[in-house]
Amino acid sequence: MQTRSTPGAMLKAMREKPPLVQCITNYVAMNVAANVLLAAGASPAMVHAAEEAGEFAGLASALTVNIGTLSTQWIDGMQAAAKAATSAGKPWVLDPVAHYATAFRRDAVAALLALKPTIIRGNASEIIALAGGESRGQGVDSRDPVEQAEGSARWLAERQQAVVAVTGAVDFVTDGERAVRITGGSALMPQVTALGCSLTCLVGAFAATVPEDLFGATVAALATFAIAGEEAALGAAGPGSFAWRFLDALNALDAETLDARARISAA
Ligand SMILES: Nc1ncnc2c1ncn2[C@@H]1O[C@H](COP(=O)(O)OP(=O)(O)O)[C@@H](O)[C@H]1O
Ligand SMILES: Cc1ncsc1CCOP(=O)(O)O
Ligand SMILES: [Mg+2]
Repeated sequence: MQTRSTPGAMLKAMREKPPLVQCITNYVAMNVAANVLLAAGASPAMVHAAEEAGEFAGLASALTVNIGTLSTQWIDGMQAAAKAATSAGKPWVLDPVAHYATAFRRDAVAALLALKPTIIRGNASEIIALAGGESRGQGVDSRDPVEQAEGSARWLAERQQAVVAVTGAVDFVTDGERAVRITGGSALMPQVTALGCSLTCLVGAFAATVPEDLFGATVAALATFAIAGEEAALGAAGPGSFAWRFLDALNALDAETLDARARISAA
């Protein structure tokens, strides 16, 4: 992996100076994602109102924008925050939840892409459709394997000049030149709602910590989820106990364990 620092070193740096991350996320994910960021060692703030989202982006070290439960007022807030983050040179992450489902979502995502997200994180169905491909997605859950989204992700990364992360059983990250696959996690993860949305917020937290290495930051966030997910699955009886075990595992994960266990390979 060609990054300046290891995932563990980035996790340690994040905990030493918890970054303020503005998360514009959906109603389903707000509480889950805030707890995920706190457990990992970052400081979340769910601030989306059009009246203040742009101003708040000036205070935060990174922004994440998720269209999961969209409404017109929220779009204004998303755009104001994205413009403020871009003009301040701060990283911002787009999560295009089910953007293929309706014209309202498609238009919102097109406008957000024009505001140049520095990182895009989605599941395979979302990334395939974002690149104009034939996706089998309908709702918020993926119906396509990550392998089939790799070409779409490379194309999108080049076109948007952004880091693109596709998540699923094996994650894939590319900046258009470099590409890696990350293995780990658990089949219970897609059984718990909003873990993908929470991961998007965690990508924002790592990006805030190492804004000079957005590729490495994205890989580190995904590797953190992969190892915490594996650990949580060990004692989980199902999605319910997995959810709380995942928060505990995330909180207990240390830099050395992350670096020793992360499985990241060039793609
Ligand atoms: N079958 C699986 N096995 C292991 N990890 C998975 C699996 N499916 C999803 N994950 C993990 O779950 C997290 C959320 O990804 P995903 O389910 O793709 O997002 P979304 O919720 O946006 O669809 C990621 O960390 C991903 O690696
Ligand atoms: C169920 C649902 N409906 C609208 S947003 C949302 C949450 C989606 O979360 P994730 O993409 O992390 O599975
Ligand atoms: Mg999602």
